[in-house]
Amino acid sequence: MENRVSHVITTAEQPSNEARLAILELANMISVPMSLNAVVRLNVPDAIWQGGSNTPLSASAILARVLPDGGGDAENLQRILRMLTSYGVFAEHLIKADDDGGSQQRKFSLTEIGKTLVTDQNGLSYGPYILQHHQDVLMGAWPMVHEAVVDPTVEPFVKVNGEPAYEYYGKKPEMNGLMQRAMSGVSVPFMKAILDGYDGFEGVGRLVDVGGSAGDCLRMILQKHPSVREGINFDLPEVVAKAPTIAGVSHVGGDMFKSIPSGDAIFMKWVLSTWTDSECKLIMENCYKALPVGGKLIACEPVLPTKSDDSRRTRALLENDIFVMTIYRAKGKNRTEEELRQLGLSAGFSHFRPIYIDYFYTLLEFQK
Ligand SMILES: C[S@@+](CC[C@H](N)C(=O)[O-])C[C@H]1O[C@@H](n2cnc3c(N)ncnc32)[C@H](O)[C@@H]1O
Repeated sequence: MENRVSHVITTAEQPSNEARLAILELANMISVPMSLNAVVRLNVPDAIWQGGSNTPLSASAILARVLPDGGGDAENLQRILRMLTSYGVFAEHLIKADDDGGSQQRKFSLTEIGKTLVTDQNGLSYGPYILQHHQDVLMGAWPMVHEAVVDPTVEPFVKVNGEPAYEYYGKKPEMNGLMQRAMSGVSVPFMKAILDGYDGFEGVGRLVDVGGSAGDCLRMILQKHPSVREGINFDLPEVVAKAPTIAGVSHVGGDMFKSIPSGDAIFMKWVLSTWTDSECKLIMENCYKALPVGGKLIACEPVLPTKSDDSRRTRALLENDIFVMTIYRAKGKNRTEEELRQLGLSAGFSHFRPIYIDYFYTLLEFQK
């Protein structure tokens, strides 16, 4: 009897209204990314944008554009648009209807956030990144996040799909293609932002991009800095096989854990966070070997703040950290500045300089 009593959980107070609301919001949070995925799948942002007009449209007018052959349920589309309006993706316009019954029509346009999902003249947007994250094989890993705590030797993606994510993508050309489009969509706006504020490519003749995917970063660096005569886009063989031809860039297939082509400097964006500390050390040692004395490894990574808070930046970085843990490596991670500095030191780099230009990625110079 006494034992049973000791297991009864007592709470000192009733949770406040605010706390009950907050936990219900969190419990229903899956509606947000899945609705975002739905509007990208349905091409809603492009349908509203229509060459830049961004004219507010009703859900039925949007539906007529995304399903030109007819059909579909405008009310359900409106429910999705309303919810995403509350997350700042769409702006809602309540417009008095022409009849004199006092009824209002609800119309939607794109906000600054929504515009990131519009396909640009180069076919890029943040849409493929959203689609890439919500493919069935990735989604299957999410109910297993707790397993990364119980057994961190095997990431949830592997538990569900039997092999690591990059190997899995490598066997599915459509997944590799989506991954490349996702990376291009995220990297091109980032590169535009940093190339104006960073001068570290000056004096570099031959630049190697490790894990360069479709080669967008190199293309943009070469355009901005003509003194960089030669770019080597180094990635897995099945990835570079699909990369487009870029003037001044050679695509080289290989494995960064074995060796990395030599260059005056190495660029490496969004690679370290998907690997464990010992794997990062190996990649960075291979970078070190490929550089001359004084040469720089210029990495770009999401860098965690030391203190947790509820800012959009901290949340974006911490949410991405759990994505890495679930999909790529249970012990791959977004790291703090100090953790990255220590990794560089362990691989032999004597100098380290973090440069904060972008909100999400930090530029990290490691000098040999
Ligand atoms: C998160 S993506 C980043 C792509 C690109 N740097 C960007 O930021 O847009 C990581 C890249 O690392 C590549 N990669 C994974 N394993 C690799 C390996 N063993 N050797 C070389 N590249 C690898 C992937 O194919 C992928 O293109």
